[in-house]
Amino acid sequence: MEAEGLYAGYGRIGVLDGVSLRVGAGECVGILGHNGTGKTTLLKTLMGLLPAARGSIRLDGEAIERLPAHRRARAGLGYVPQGRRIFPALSVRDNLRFAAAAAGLGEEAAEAVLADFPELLRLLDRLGGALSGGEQQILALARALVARPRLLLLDEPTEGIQPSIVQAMAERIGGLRAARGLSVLLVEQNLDFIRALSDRVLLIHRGRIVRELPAAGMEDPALEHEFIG
Ligand SMILES: Nc1ncnc2c1ncn2[C@@H]1O[C@H](COP(=O)(O)OP(=O)(O)OP(=O)(O)O)[C@@H](O)[C@H]1O
Repeated sequence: MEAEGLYAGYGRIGVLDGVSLRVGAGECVGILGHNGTGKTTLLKTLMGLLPAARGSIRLDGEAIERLPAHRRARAGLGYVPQGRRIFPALSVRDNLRFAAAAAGLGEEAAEAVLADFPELLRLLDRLGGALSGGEQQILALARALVARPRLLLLDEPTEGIQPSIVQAMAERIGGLRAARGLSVLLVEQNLDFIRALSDRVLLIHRGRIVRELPAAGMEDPALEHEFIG
């Protein structure tokens, strides 16, 4: 995916101030930045949940910036929103079925994704709202993968999950990435998590990408102070 000169915001409030970035096939690119600096706005704009006032977005060379979100999903973009947004009053099974139907796929797509998420099998009849934070995150990941995206946009997947399973979550996403040849654009505040998964990291400040670091450059303790929280 290639985005060039994206501007977006809410009403007259500008948030993205000319963001350009590229995620290569199979690559994981991390995005770090303070609260309120535009990370969620960037993912929403890429997904088509917020219109870009200016700029272009290409997926495999195809211009997608004018497509509505469901068409971008069909073109190969998957999205796990901040806070996960699963349906609390629907069972795990129905959350997955809903995702399949929304993608224009049959129930077999919801069944198929379970091969990669065996821990959901025993939870299929449980309501989404009754799951732990970690289980909800797994469900949100599974739901996003029902439509077999090629690029996954992940917004703070470690938020609200127990520290003890953060490492397991990183391994999980890494494993899915390798097994499915997935590309990932990852917004995170957890440095260890972003380090474990990302090939390189973009630093965003006031709606602009201000620096790019190779994952190895993330050891700098000043980063934490400068770009997180
Ligand atoms: N629906 C909205 N209406 C108006 N302003 C908004 C809306 N959503 C976000 N903003 C503002 O846009 C700016 C960027 O928000 P955004 O959610 O993209 O930040 P973020 O970097 O993802 O932060 P966080 O880590 O807190 O989620 C903030 O100043 C925020 O207050």
